[in-house]
Amino acid sequence: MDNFAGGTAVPETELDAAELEVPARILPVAELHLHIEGTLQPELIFALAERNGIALPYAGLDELRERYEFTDLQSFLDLYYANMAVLQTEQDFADMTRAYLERAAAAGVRHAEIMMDPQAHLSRGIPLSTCVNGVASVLATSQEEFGISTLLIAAFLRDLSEESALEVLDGLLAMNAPIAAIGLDSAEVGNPPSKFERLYAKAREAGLRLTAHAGEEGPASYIIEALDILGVERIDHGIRCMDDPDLVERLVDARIPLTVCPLSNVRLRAVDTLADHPLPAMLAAGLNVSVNSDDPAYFGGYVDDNFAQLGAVFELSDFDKARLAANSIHSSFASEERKAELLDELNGGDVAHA
Ligand SMILES: Nc1ncnc2[nH]cnc12
Ligand SMILES: [Zn+2]
Repeated sequence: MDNFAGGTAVPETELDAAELEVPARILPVAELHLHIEGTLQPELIFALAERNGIALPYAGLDELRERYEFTDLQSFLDLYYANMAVLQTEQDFADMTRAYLERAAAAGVRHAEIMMDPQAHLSRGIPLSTCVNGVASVLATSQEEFGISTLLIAAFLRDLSEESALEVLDGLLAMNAPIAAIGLDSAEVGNPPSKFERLYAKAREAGLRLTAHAGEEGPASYIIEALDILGVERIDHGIRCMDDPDLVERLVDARIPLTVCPLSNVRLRAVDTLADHPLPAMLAAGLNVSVNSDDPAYFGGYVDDNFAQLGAVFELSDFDKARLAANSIHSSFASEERKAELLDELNGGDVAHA
């Protein structure tokens, strides 16, 4: 498969193949939709459980892996929240973050905007300072250590109350937590963006950037609410916009970024198979889409795996791949200077430019 293999010549003979094989080029990308708790690999879950003396309800790795069959978003969230029990200390949060960055660097990620779910830890008795400082301690040196610039997004659980979210945002602001943005995640249907109008107003006043999950399982109208009521700059997922042609036109005209997560959508049954995924149609419509991994430890892959599987099913051109990479960089909350560096790196290679 020629995923990311922009410079690979088509060989005419077996001899040529050996001589002409050009190593596949991994495109530099920004990962904009990534839940750090969704990067907890089964091996790390067991290692942290042992370190913290926590008894897991699985006899071993295989039994845990057998649970990674999801019927919808909620069936995944149940396991995702349960497995967080192993995260107890700053060191645990730091180890999880370090493992993600190491793997992401190999996937071509050069900038990552990392969501974390503080309420999912507070509800287990883990203080804000433990989860925030543990993750942030690794992000502080991510560029030097891994070549990945990073920023942190505090995501709020939409199945909890707005009061709870406001209280946690207050706590984050009071401790001067190094967050650049807020997001909205967890069980979507029945928890529309409009429920969080005051939260987003407060975050905007505090100078934070704004994003929200919308249109993953929920209807296109949730995307409209996120734009009009919350004032978000970016939509996480957003695939259900394809049900509403007027909304598609609006998103195209305004260049609203949609952080799409193809393997996640397949594993959570938002689409039947990867071949049914709307990404090619979204690209063809002119939408500002990027490819992201969401919860890579649970959904069978990191950003490079998402691109590889898309490439296996859809024959994305080098131009499409470069466009997806450029969209991710343009849509990030990175400084203009960092975006320019990343675009230079992208354009320096031999894949067609966006
Ligand atoms: N795909 C997803 N949708 C909503 N909330 C999430 N939390 C972690 N992954 C999520
Ligand atoms: Zn997500």
